[in-house]
Amino acid sequence: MRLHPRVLGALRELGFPCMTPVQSATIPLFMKNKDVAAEAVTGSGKTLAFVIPILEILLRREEKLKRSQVGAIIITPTRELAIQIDEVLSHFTKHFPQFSQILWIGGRNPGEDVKRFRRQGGNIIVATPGRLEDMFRRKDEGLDLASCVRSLEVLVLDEADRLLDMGFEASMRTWRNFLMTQGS
Ligand SMILES: Nc1ncnc2c1ncn2[C@@H]1O[C@H](COP(=O)(O)OP(=O)(O)OP(=O)(O)O)[C@@H](O)[C@H]1O
Repeated sequence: MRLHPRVLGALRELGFPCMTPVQSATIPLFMKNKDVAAEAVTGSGKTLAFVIPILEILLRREEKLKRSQVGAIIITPTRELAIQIDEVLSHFTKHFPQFSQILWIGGRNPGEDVKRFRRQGGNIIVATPGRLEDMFRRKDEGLDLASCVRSLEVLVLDEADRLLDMGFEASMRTWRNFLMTQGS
């Protein structure tokens, strides 16, 4: 599979010469814009299985994303997981300054999250589900997230079973339907 040279460079920095099984099973499908559902044990490398395709898919877009256009959202059930994913993603996005990335998690001031998005944008959002929903209701504060996600290409539901257990089934259905109407 041909990956962008800077993605390969970031992988080399990590010292990963080959893919783990979950990565080699899912990344090629992801890159063909297929819907992918993966189940694999902890520590099997699921994070890179979606981080790499997100970057590759966004890099292949014909039209460059503007600062406020959201190209990918990763939803994960806990703040700790969101922070970990954000760190892994940063390792790659530091090689792609054209992409802005933002972390939205509970326990922080939502007003600050809105300001940060307005200031620096968020082409790739890593979020916990409650905070993401909250951000959709902040139009009065100058964040029209429903418009920003019209450019969405990739939606990742990390640990989808836990998101369901947490009661986000209706939201997950809404996000999925939204993507289907976008044709992504
Ligand atoms: N191709 C690879 N080669 C070697 N190590 C890798 C590779 N991909 C990921 N890793 C490393 O394996 C470890 C586990 O990866 P990761 O956290 O993505 O697993 P996971 O399946 O998402 O785990 P969890 O279920 O805990 O979220 C990390 O330290 C990661 O850096």
